Amino acid sequence: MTPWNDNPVLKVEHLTMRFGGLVAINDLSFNVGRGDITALIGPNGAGKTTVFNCITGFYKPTEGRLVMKQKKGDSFLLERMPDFKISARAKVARTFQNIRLFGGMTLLENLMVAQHNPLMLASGMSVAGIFGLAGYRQAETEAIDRAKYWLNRIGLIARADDPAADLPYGDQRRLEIARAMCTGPEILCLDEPAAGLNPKESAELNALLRFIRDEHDTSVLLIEHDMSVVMEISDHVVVLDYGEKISDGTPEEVRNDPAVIAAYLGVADEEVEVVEEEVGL
Ligand SMILES: Nc1ncnc2c1ncn2[C@@H]1O[C@H](COP(=O)(O)OP(=O)(O)OP(=O)(O)O)[C@@H](O)[C@H]1O
Repeated sequence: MTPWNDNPVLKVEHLTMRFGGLVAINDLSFNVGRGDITALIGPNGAGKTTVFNCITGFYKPTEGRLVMKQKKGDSFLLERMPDFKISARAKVARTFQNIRLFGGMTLLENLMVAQHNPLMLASGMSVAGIFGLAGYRQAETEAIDRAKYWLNRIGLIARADDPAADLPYGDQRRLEIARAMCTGPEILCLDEPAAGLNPKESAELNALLRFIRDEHDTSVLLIEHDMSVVMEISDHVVVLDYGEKISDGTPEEVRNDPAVIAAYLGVADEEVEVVEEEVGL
């Protein structure tokens, strides 16, 4: 019962990332199931962000392959591509631990910037845009429609013309995800999307991620420390510790895996029961 191995959208194969003498990721392999929400979890410093940085082209892995297969069958070796092609051609989008919106721009403008590439192409690198030719006007209308669609989805259409910096924190988080969705990704990589959210904002985030998976046929890979979010929305959980995979399965399977409990408690596997008793788990 490992459906993520049947037709994965991304195969991480023997990934290793060294920084000088430090081995941040060591021979890591796992699959991201097509149409799944996959969570990458692990204690601080386990290597989760490094995996994201390899997938999205910020780092070139020391060893290993990252094989992305799109719905229509096109395959890409992400470790061989520059980061702008990973987002534009392979269709991998990402958000960061810290919010990176353009605070002085309106919500609508933030979502339009995300569609800069197709708009530039439609403009013939500006000529068609300057003269307002039909092909460009159509691309621009589509981009605005897409931006409005996502603003509606996240319940912020009424604030389309407000500066993004004026939004409460939870709304800014969802606006970032909407911006990533405007690029039409096949995989959406989210680095700690629930960090700093209150319970109501967390519930809104969960609903948005389920909607993206179910209605937009987009696979989601997320790093998350909030276990309630991980357990509630993930189809598949991969657990890292010191750059190695220590568990891989359904939320229920990893929750009960002694190796995972040991890693989070910071003790050896065989000491788990003793420590659990001591702390009243
Ligand atoms: N650019 C870099 N240069 C040197 N070491 C790095 C670099 N990036 C990450 N590391 C190291 O790699 C290891 C894994 O870090 P990483 O940020 O991937 O962990 P993480 O699981 O995302 O942690 P956290 O949950 O705290 O965000 C750490 O020891 C970190 O110091």
